[in-house]
Formats: sequence, structure tokens, C-alpha cells
Amino acid sequence: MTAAPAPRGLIRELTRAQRRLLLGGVLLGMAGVVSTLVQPQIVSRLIAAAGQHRPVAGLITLLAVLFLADAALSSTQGYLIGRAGENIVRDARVLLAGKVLRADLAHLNAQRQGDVHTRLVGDTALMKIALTQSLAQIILNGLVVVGGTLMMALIDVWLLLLTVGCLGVASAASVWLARGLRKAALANREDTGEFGADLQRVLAALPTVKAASAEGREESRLAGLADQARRSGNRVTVLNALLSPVLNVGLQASLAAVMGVGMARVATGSLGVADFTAFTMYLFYLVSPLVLVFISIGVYQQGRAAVQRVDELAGLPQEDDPASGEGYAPGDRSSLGDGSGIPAPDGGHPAVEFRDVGFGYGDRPVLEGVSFTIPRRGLTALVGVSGAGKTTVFQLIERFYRPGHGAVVLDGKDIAHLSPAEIRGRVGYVQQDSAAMRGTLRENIVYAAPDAAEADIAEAVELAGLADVVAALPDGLDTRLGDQGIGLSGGQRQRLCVARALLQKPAVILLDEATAHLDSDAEAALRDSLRRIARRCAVVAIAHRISTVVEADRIVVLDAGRVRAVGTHQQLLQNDGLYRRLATAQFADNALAGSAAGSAARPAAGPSTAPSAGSAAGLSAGPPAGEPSPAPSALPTAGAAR
Ligand SMILES: Nc1ncnc2c1ncn2[C@@H]1O[C@H](COP(=O)(O)OP(=O)(O)OP(=O)(O)O)[C@@H](O)[C@H]1O
Repeated sequence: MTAAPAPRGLIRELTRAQRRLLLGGVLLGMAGVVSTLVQPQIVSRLIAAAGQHRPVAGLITLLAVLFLADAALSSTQGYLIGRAGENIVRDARVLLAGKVLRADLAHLNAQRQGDVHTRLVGDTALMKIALTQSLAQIILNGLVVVGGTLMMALIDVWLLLLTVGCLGVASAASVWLARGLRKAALANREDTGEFGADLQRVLAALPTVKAASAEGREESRLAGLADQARRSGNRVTVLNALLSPVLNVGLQASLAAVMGVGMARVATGSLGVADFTAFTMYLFYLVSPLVLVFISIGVYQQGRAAVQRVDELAGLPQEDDPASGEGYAPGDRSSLGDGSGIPAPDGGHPAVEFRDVGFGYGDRPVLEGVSFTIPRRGLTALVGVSGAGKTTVFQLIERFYRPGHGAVVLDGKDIAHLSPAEIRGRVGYVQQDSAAMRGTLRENIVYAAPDAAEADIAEAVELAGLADVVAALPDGLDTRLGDQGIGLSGGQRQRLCVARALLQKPAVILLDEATAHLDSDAEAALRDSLRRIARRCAVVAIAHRISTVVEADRIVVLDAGRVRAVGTHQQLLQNDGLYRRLATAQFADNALAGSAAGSAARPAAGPSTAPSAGSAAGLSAGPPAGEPSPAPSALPTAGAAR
């Protein structure tokens, strides 16, 4: 992941929010530690009292109370720490989801979606274990170890030195293993992310995979990645499996040494039986906490690998929100209803203006010196060969990306100084791939205007030519759609997206090949609607259908990232060779489509299927495809058109 590092305080911030639960848990745990450490002392006194025939009932009761207190403290502490852990995961997921949703697209697009998913879901869960359970185990069991060692030092320093000597070597080996474990765990998290990313890629393109009979190839590829994750997982398992036995060997060696030396000293009388019993009890009490400390260090190291990945995701650069105060006043929006909400009458600022815009994805230039204007009303068509930069122009208007130089101006305001919400509130965008989501039709339509009135929804549905589709569905607008709008045809999905954009009542509507999947009748109906809408706001359409382009009030011809010409259909037919070629090729396509439709016994295409008589005449009268462009001086230039 190439994201900038997260603010270092992220993890501290997440844990600080849970400080009460964490502190409560640790304090209860510490009380439990005290109760554990006192027990051998009570046992030692019990042995001494029994040896001297003194009453022992009080000591036995105290011991029983301590055992019970120990259990109660330990479970309450576990509950508090566990709750803090769940809260941390929730906070981390909410924070990361927000960061991903507001991420700068240029940076987010560089990430693999599946890996982002793994970080958000899997790594946050692992992070919880590191930040709460294992950290608490390390602290509390560490306290038992430290406290127990002190008590042992008070009983017999020489026996303690013997114990520490045996354990020292094992502890050093365990620390070394724990370090290796962290590296292995990080590699395993990355490999798991890789697998998730690839799985997501395949699932998103499953129909393509099936159509290409590529299931076997994809399965092998996924198996390779799963295998890679298994190998790094195995390294984690090996290191984990070594951690406890290494320590156990040290513990067993120290127990044997303490038993041997201690018993010999008891025999010579230099160590009392009660002290020896207490020392041995402490040593037994230390076994489990010491092992747990090292296991928790191992788990913590694995969790730190997840924390690192969460941290990186949190560092994803965000879309900046200049909040410069140059924004629009609330309610300063156009209205589809009666047009009264449109900010200024014709003759004010253009709806959109590109001023000498240059842009590239990474180092690759895509647009250069692009200047044109889009009036506040009317239909503007953006045409050009595939890859000319048409969609990029739309994405710059939405400020999904920022221009390298020049300015994109929306209603007289440079969008560099507007917030994303201000820009996108005024611009409705129907994407090329007609994004619909799981949910009902209604939820999809009101997505950008959740408070829309029923009458407005009905109007948008009608204008988008979706009314017949909705009427034919048994549940109407409440019909449920699957992922990516499964349940609707491509054309119906496109109309749904148009309805969604219309309902937003934008000042500018961007349609990226919004009629590509529509049949002739549906396209004619939508063009009719667009004509009506274009009387009230700016409609900008990237269109490959000549019928849409012919009707445009003005056409901007893009060629290899530059504005080549601006004009009406007739002007461009006469003056621009590229446009003429595009129009002629399109006319030929339409003729082919028309004959195919005819042979399929469909009703004859209405007036909307073919260009108007005048246009057709204009097109057919044009020179053949491939003719060189006329001299640029003959064209109304982009600048002149402004
Ligand atoms: N996210 C991206 N990252 C890198 N390059 C991109 C990206 N999007 C588009 N491009 C490149 O930018 C150029 C312009 O793409 P764009 O989608 O704007 O063209 P277009 O005119 O809309 O094409 P089409 O008519 O085929 O949709 C293309 O060469 C494309 O490969």
C-alpha cells in the first residue's frame, strides 16, 4: 500500500476513548494479582500454624475467600477488557469506512479493493486482540511474574537466582522468536489481503469469467494465492508452536533445579519447610503467567502487523474540503419542477467552464489546454474517438480528480474552492457503467436526494422513461434489486441512473453514454425528456448515437485530449473532418442497426431512430470516411465559441 503514513496518534486515540473500561479492567486485574500473590503466604502460615497446633479455620476461610475473589476479579476484568476491545473495533471500522468513503480517488484507485476490505474487516479484528486482550494479559501476567519474583526474593535470594538463571536463556530465545513472529504475521496479513483482493476481482467479473470459460484458470490463480497465504501462515504457526515449548523447557529446568537444591537445603536445615513450600508455590504460580506473557507477546506481535495495516489505511489521502466560504448559499440550486431555483437568468455565468485545463493520470497526460464553456441551458454533446478524454472531462467537473493546471469553473466559481458536497449537489452524474446498488428501486432512485417528495420521484421516473418499467413490476418502486442492480436490464439500469440524477435537481446533468443500452423507442423517449430538461438546466452528454448528437445545441469535439472544434452538427459536418468521419460511421452503424431491427420483424423505427431528413442529407452529403480535416481556420474554435 502506497498511502501516506497515518497520524501516529490514531491507535492512541482509539485506545484513549476506551480508557475507562481498560483502566477498570487493569485495576481489577491488579487486585486479582495481589490476591494471587498473597495465597502462597497464607499457605505458608497455614503450614506453620498447623505445625504449631494453632487454630487454622480463619486462614482456611481467608484462603477460600481469596480463591473466589480471584475468580470473580478475573472474569470481570476479562469482560471489561473484551468490551473495550469490541468498542475499539467498532470505532476503527467507522473511522476507516469514513476515510475510504472520503478518500481521494486517485489514491484509492491505486489500492486493490479486496485488500481494503481485508484491512477494514479482518485486520481491525486482529488489532482488537493486540490492543486489548494480549496487552492486558502482558500487563497483568507480567505483574504476577514481577510480584512473584519479589516475593521469592524475600524468601530466598539464592534459589531465585537459580530460577532466573534457568529461565533467562529460555526467555531470551522466546523474545527472539516473538520478533520473528511479527514479521511472519505481517507477511501473512499481506498474503491474506492479496487473496481477498483477487477474490473480489473475480467476483466482480464473474459473468466475464464464465463467458471466457476461465473458471479453471481463476481457480488455479486463487489456489496459488491461497497457497502463498498458507505458507506464510505456516511460518506463523511454527514460530507460535516454538514459543511455549522453549519457555517450558526453561521452566522445567528451573523447577528441577529449585527442587533439587531446595530439598538439599531443607535437609541441611538452612531453609525451613514453610519457606520452601511457599517458594515452590510461587514458582508454580509463575509457570502459567510466564507462559501467558510470552504467548501474549506473540499474539501482540501478530496484532501489531494488523495495526500497521490499519494505520496505513487510515493514512489514505482524503478529498480536501476547502470550505473557503466561496460556496453557494443554501438552497441555491436549480429545480426541475419549475426552474425557479436556477440561480441566475441566462446571460449569467456559464454552467461550466474549462479554462486551459491540463490533466494526466500519474505521468500520462490525458487532457491538454482544454477550454470550452457550457451554457446554463441546452444540450451540449461531447464527442470524440474512444480514449479522447471525454469521461475524464466529466470526472474533472465532479472533482474526482484535480486538474494539473488551469481551472474548472462551475457557475462562475473555481471548483478548487468549493467543497465536494457543493460541487456534487449541483451536478448530476450518470456514469458510463450505470451504477445501481442492492436495495429497492426507490432506494436507488432517491439515493442522492433521500428526502425527495413522492411527486418529484414520480416526475423523475416519468422523465427518465422508467414509468412503464415500474408499472410492470409487481412491487413497483419497492421491487428489490440484487448487487449492481441485478434484476433490471442494462437499459433499465441506465434509466434508473438518469432518474436518480434528475431527482437531485442539479444545475448541470452529465450523461456518459446514458443512451448506449437503450432501444430506439426508449432512446427517443429519453431524448424527448432531455430536451425538456435542457430548457431548464445544462445537459452535457457524451453520446455515440448520432440521433442524440444531431439534436445538441452545441457539440464539443475532443481529439487526443484537446478541444478540436465546437459548433452545431451542420457547422461541424461542413468544417471538421474528424466529426464528419465520426458522424458518417455512426450513421452507417445506425443504418445497420435499423436493418437488423427490421429483419427481426420489429416495428419500423420511428422518426427518432434515424437522423432527421436534413441531418441525414447532411451526413450522406459529407465526404467519405478518412478524408483529411479541413483547415482549422474554417472552424468555430473553442475560444470563439465561448
Ligand atoms: N483511472 C485511470 N487511470 C489511468 N488512466 C486512465 C484512467 N481513466 C482513463 N484513463 C486513460 O485516459 C484516457 C482517456 O480516458 P477517458 O475514459 O476519458 O476516454 P473517453 O474519451 O471517455 O473514452 P470512451 O469513449 O472509450 O469512454 C484513456 O487513454 C484512458 O486509458
